[in-house]
Amino acid sequence: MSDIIDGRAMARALSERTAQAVAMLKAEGIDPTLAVVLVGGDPASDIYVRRKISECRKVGMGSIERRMAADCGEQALLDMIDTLNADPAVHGILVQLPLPPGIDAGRVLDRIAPAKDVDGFHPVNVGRLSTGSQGLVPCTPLGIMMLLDSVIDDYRGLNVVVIGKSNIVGKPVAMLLLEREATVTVTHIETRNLPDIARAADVIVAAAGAPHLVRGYWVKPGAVIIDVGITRVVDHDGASRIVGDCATHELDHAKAVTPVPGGVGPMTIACLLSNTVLAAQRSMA
Ligand SMILES: NC(=O)C1=CN([C@@H]2O[C@H](COP(=O)(O)OP(=O)(O)OC[C@H]3O[C@@H](n4cnc5c(N)ncnc54)[C@H](OP(=O)(O)O)[C@@H]3O)[C@@H](O)[C@H]2O)C=CC1
Ligand SMILES: Nc1nc(=O)c2c([nH]1)NC[C@@H]1CN(c3ccc(C(=O)N[C@@H](CCC(=O)O)C(=O)O)cc3)C=[N+]21
Ligand SMILES: [Mg+2]
Repeated sequence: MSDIIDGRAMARALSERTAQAVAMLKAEGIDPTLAVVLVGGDPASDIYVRRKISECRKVGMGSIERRMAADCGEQALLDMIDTLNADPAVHGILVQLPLPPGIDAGRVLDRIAPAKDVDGFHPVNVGRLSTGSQGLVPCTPLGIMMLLDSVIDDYRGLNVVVIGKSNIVGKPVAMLLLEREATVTVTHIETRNLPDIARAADVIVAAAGAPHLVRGYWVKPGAVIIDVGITRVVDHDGASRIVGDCATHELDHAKAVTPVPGGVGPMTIACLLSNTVLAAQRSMA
């Protein structure tokens, strides 16, 4: 049997450290606060935003929720970001993605002050990540590295295959792995012979959003598998649940796997809180 990496327990441990850091900041008169902006009424986004706000409360962190209509227009959203950028009581800003059609996500993310960009999506932070220095790092990749660190001490020379090349998961996690001197292959929809490429991997990070894409025969015995994918499916009995990108029941020969739910997802939110504390700490300096 492969080990199941417990993302919920690791997220809880990280959030306990965050709660201590929040308490220390408060003692110094700083009330670390995250602003979450949701545009439109997408039900999945609504659930995520509510979860983020409730996790802020649990660690004693302040939160501000700003909801805007899907048809609010790009300028109104940019104005809202300017206001949050200028507000000294706000330390982190997150604009929930995806944005409704008609709003240019690139322009919106460019507007967030890099020092408050706790998602790490602003070009300044993307640049800092790719040169290996001191920016804010995207939450999901940061969480993935912590999960991997629980089973791997030395990444040097390991073959890592990242499935998916998005700006929010695939590309930034590849950068973090390169920084540790892994040999990183980033794959996508046009990649040829993906099963063969995957079979050479010591570590697979599956972030395609394709349920059960990674099959048992894709995985070398002893490989470590991080399942980032989240796809909501409805069972024959009408119940809704989420599934990952890996056929986990075929992965008994792996060394360790992350579950869905309870793997990368909880770590993403815990890292969002820790990034907000980091932004608040840096705002003092
Ligand atoms: N647990 C968490 O905290 C988070 C989970 N997610 C989940 O992770 C998944 C990926 O998210 P995100 O990166 O935003 O998604 P995107 O849709 O932006 O990117 C998906 C990537 O996977 C590639 N891809 C899609 N299908 C296949 C396939 N069959 N074979 C090979 N490559 C494929 C795409 O290729 P191409 O570029 O060529 O189209 C693309 O590069 C989603 O399920 C999302 O819900 C996302 C963020 C956080
Ligand atoms: N600006 C922005 N930043 C993001 O980080 C961002 C975003 N937009 N848009 C959507 C994606 C997705 N994402 C998740 C966060 C937590 C879980 C999570 O907590 N998952 C739990 C529960 C899932 C469930 O039960 O629905 C789990 O996997 O166990 C999942 C997915 C952040 N994203
Ligand atoms: Mg894409």
